[in-house]
Amino acid sequence: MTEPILQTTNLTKEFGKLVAVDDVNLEVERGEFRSLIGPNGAGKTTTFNLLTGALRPTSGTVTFNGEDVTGLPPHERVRKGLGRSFQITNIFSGLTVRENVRLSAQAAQHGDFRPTEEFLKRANTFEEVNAHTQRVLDRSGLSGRGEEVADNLAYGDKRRLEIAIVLATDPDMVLLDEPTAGMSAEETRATMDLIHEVLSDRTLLLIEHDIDLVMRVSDRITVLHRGAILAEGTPDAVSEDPEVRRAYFGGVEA
Ligand SMILES: Nc1ncnc2c1ncn2[C@@H]1O[C@H](COP(=O)(O)OP(=O)(O)OP(=O)(O)O)[C@@H](O)[C@H]1O
Repeated sequence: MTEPILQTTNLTKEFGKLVAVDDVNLEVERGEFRSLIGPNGAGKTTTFNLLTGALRPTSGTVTFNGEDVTGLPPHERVRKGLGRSFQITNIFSGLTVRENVRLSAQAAQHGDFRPTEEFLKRANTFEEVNAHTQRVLDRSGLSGRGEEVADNLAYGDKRRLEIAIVLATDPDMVLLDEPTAGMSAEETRATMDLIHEVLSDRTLLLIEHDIDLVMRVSDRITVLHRGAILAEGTPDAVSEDPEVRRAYFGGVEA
């Protein structure tokens, strides 16, 4: 078996007496579309935060691309290729689409927005970043929108820009935290299509509470319940698992 791109070992997060994430051993294979689901309070957001580095675990480790990243802050993980979806508030609304994408590319390369001495010494850097920015705009379907101010974009193009900002960090894997929260059925479908269109060659981990949505899009699903993994498998296998049905639907057979 090939080495998983992302692995957690005995990952645990306690908040006082509450064990929000309880000894989770998760392995995500390179290239797969994995979803992490679970009822309210199952520990999805806490797990997401442990993977991005926003939270430190009480115990256990996170390994990415064969490297222990447990102690690394979020921006270091992004630089190592563990991207995460940004909410719309991460768009700089007064800047153009191109400037937003370029800033993201630069931040991922250099860790901050200030040109360092080393950065200035590399004569090709600006050209490289500009070329990379253009590739990302093309790939995201925004090549005709580069000079538009982000705030003036239509809803669908704002979503494209969010994905472009993630893509600009050149991630091997993207963590998506409820990317369709608050959307209508039609917007949800369009956003999932967009994720497939733009990010299909990356490993994806979607954190989601909408079980119908994950059934449609995932290669494999991991079900969390009370902080622990309850079940794991293909959408068909998971949907037929009696324990999942009990946890998810409160014993009501759908
Ligand atoms: N900072 C915190 N301090 C104390 N308890 C917390 C904290 N964050 C989360 N919890 C608790 O940890 C448990 C897991 O919460 P988490 O938000 O990870 O679940 P979730 O699966 O994302 O739920 P939801 O679908 O409702 O967002 C819950 O009981 C929650 O109240």
